Amino acid sequence: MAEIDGVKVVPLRQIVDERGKIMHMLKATDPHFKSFGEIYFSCAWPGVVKAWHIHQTMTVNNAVMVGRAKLVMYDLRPDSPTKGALQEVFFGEDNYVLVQIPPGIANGYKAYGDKMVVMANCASEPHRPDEMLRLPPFTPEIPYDWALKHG
Ligand SMILES: Cc1cn([C@H]2C[C@H](O)[C@@H](COP(=O)(O)OP(=O)(O)O[C@H]3O[C@@H](C)C(=O)[C@@H](O)[C@H]3O)O2)c(=O)[nH]c1=O
Repeated sequence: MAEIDGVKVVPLRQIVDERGKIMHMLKATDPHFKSFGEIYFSCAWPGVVKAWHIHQTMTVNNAVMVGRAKLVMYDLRPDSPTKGALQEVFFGEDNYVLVQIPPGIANGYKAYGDKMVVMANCASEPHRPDEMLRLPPFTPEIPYDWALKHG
């Protein structure tokens, strides 16, 4: 599957000891840091699809603290070199990474595994409902099938 121009997938450090661990996410000194607006946590039960969201000005920074999720992005930007590309990232407990999504890219996720997913968005600006466009998860405007692909 393609990589979308401007999307960054950044490995994150976990510092483990016998008490538990520290999970890094985003620092103001990181080269990919834009600005801080708000951090919130989107949670979903296994099997749930939360999509599609299209931010107009917000840069999204997602990482999954608990559980496992499939993040899917679709490039809707008219002037993008990767317009029409789809990108999937499987992240969370098996793959602890930060995914940075520039504005104009439809994004959404499906929770899988055996527990409620807790996904952070360390957003570049505070949430404003009118800044975000929505499309239904199964819209024909986005050529993506959310179903589990057996093989
Ligand atoms: C995101 C957000 C939602 N809300 C409210 C609006 C609504 O009544 C309720 C649920 O909102 P949503 O349906 O947007 O929640 P949700 O579908 O969980 O939103 C998430 O979707 C995925 C695709 C992402 O990428 C996340 O960053 C986040 O936007 O919570 C806030 O008050 N503040 C917020 O920061």
